[in-house]
Amino acid sequence: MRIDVISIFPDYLSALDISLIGRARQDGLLDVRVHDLREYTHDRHRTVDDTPYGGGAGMVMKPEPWAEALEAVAADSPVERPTLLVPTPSGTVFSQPLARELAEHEHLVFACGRYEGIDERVFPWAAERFDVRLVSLGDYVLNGGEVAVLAMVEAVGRLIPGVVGNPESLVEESHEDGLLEYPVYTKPSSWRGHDVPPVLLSGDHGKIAVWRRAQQLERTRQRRPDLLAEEPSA
Ligand SMILES: OB(O)c1ccc2cc[nH]c2c1
Repeated sequence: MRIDVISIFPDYLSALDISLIGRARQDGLLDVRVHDLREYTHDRHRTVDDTPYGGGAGMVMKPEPWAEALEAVAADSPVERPTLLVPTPSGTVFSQPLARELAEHEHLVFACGRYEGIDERVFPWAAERFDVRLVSLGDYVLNGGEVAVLAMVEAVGRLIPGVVGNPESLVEESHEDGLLEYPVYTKPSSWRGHDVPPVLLSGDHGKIAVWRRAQQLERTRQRRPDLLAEEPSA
């Protein structure tokens, strides 16, 4: 998979050089390219923003630099229509099913907005060449798209075969089957007056599986009843 990220703070994305994603890049499983939006400006001050039409606080990101940056990325894309993901508080909520879908795509492009956002005209213009998705991490507001991109790249990248050492560890995770994950424990079996649930020490894998599923349902009922509105997958 190829991933391009466009930002006015490219150093924010340096976290993609380390750990799981960094190793996947070194192993050739991921081709991640980070671009400085200011490289696509032509004035002395490398201007990427201007005042909003209609008034209001803050600044809006100018369309021209975005168009030039996206054209440059599209020009050497391995696919006809790359997927353009734009983090925004006004987007559809990112989810594990969306991460699984995006992990199948060959070329993802992430546009990191700042200020009050990107000029709205960029999105219909980009839709001529990209599959444009406006995506939110949740009902809260960050100062820009970079943190959201780090989260999405990690959520998608770890699903690519070979990125996570043991693919088994991807199976029983929160949201993989529509439920929250069960609690986990390790040695010692008794710690500061807190004991590991005896069933986990029983060696009875059938009972352990039943207990774990019950824990998933209980946790989901308590913490995320909204997830139970949908039928959990088998
Ligand atoms: O909360 B967010 O995901 C987000 C994304 C992009 C911009 C641009 C300016 N504020 C933003 C917030």
